[in-house]
Amino acid sequence: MKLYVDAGNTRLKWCLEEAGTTVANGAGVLDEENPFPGLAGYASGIRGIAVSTVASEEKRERLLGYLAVLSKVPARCYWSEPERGGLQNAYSDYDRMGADRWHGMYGAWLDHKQGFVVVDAGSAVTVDFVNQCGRHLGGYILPGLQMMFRSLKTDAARIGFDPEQVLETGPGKSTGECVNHGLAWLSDAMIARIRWDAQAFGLADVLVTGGDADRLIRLGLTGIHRPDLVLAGLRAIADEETS
Ligand SMILES: Nc1ncnc2c1ncn2[C@@H]1O[C@H](COP(=O)(O)OP(=O)(O)OP(=O)(O)O)[C@@H](O)[C@H]1O
Ligand SMILES: CC(C)(CO)[C@@H](O)C(=O)NCCC(=O)O
Ligand SMILES: [K+]
Repeated sequence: MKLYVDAGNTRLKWCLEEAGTTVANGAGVLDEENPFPGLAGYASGIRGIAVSTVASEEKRERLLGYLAVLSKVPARCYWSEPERGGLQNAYSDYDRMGADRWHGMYGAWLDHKQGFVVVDAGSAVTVDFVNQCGRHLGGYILPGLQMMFRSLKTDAARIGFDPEQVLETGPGKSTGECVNHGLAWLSDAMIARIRWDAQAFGLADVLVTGGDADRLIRLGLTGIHRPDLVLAGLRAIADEETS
């Protein structure tokens, strides 16, 4: 079995595969005592470990330390690349791009050769455009929902509210409504821009992933929900490298 890990800034997602079939999968938090609940029982069967991470070096080392205790098999980290299988990175400083973006785009490229937009709504939100030639046209990095709630709470003294995930976008009549509706309104505007840009670039498929994917879809983003997109890209790349 091979273990694939997508470690973001908030949570990590993993899946265990055997001959193209998912044996088990799960999610966890790196700072917790057991970041991989449900995995330990499979440890002795692990024959390879591939990691995609955007967490700090300190967190990456903690992750590798945890995996080293779990299994004797060394973990290999996979990073952003200039090109793979016809997909071309728009960054000239390609190694500055978050591994999750590259792996997400590659996961999408595998079965959307007609071009696509990837929206990854995680701790941060990223939007990336890839055309039918496999050319990454570039993208955007925005603060994620929790990050925006947190910055309003901590950086403004008199904004007191309970963060709520609402779909209402009308003008608020209390601090709570102004903040919660405000962030839904902002996401709504982002969704309209994604639709507009996708059309301008001639891209029909919008693939949505990340912890807040559902929220964006409920707010009206028309797209294909692919919770496993980063893991799918990582899996394909790791398998190509080791076969
Ligand atoms: N069980 C959960 N735990 C934490 N966040 C969650 C959960 N379910 C949904 N979310 C939402 O998911 C977002 C985090 O997304 P995700 O889990 O994709 O993060 P991540 O992969 O760590 O992020 P990134 O890759 O951007 O660092 C948060 O903003 C939060 O609103
Ligand atoms: C933007 C995030 C945080 C999204 O997870 C990640 O992809 C990252 O840390 N990227 C590095 C900067 C870049 O992609 O240009
Ligand atoms: K992510």
